[in-house]
Amino acid sequence: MTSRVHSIRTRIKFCGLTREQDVADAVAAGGDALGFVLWPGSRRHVDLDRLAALAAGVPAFVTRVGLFVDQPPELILQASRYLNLLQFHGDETPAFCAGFDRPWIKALRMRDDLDLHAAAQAYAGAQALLLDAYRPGVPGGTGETFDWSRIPASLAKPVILAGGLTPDNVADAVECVRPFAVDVSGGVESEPGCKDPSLLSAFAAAVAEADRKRPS
Ligand SMILES: O=C(O)c1ccccc1N[C@@H]1O[C@H](COP(=O)(O)O)[C@@H](O)[C@H]1O
Repeated sequence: MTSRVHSIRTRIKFCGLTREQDVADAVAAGGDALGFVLWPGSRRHVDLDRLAALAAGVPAFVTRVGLFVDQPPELILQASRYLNLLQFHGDETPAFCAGFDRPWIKALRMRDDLDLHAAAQAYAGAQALLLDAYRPGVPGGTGETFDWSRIPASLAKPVILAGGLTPDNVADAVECVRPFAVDVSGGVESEPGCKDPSLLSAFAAAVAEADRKRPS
């Protein structure tokens, strides 16, 4: 087992962007990665045309991430041309995730019986594991936190912490978990799919402040 990857600063992924202005605001706030939800069940869903338009506004060095939930390979292949990274948020197998000629991350919902070490081994090809709250019947984007102390200090994959993060709780999350990255959707919105520029900036500022305080 390897130690968890640490970095001089905590990366930020802003997820669930649907509007050009939100893309611009998320980049201006300092987002390292922007997420686009291709799953039609989400209130933040974007279709391929919308994805193409939004992706065109993302500058170099900011990662374009596509979020999928147990979707057909054809759709994922079509979307991939606008994406740098695939986020699988359903029950996709490791072999399925690896089938698209793109780097990928696997979202895991923190059910009580989830064995994170076993999952890290099973999804060995993932660039990171994204840990999200578990609510039965809902694949993600619940706006709920989970017990961060369940995340082991040592894991074979970088951790992206998600689930109910906000400008008010993200500093505690960074201090407690020391993840490679944090991921937020609902906590920086005025309504589902509409990001609030002041919340985006407040979130990034809280992460930066937590990074400044943490021991090296
Ligand atoms: O945002 C959604 O609608 C969504 C739908 C299906 C799966 C995942 C979804 N969102 C992702 O869930 C986590 C946590 O979101 P939140 O911050 O608690 O709102 C994050 O990765 C979202 O991108």
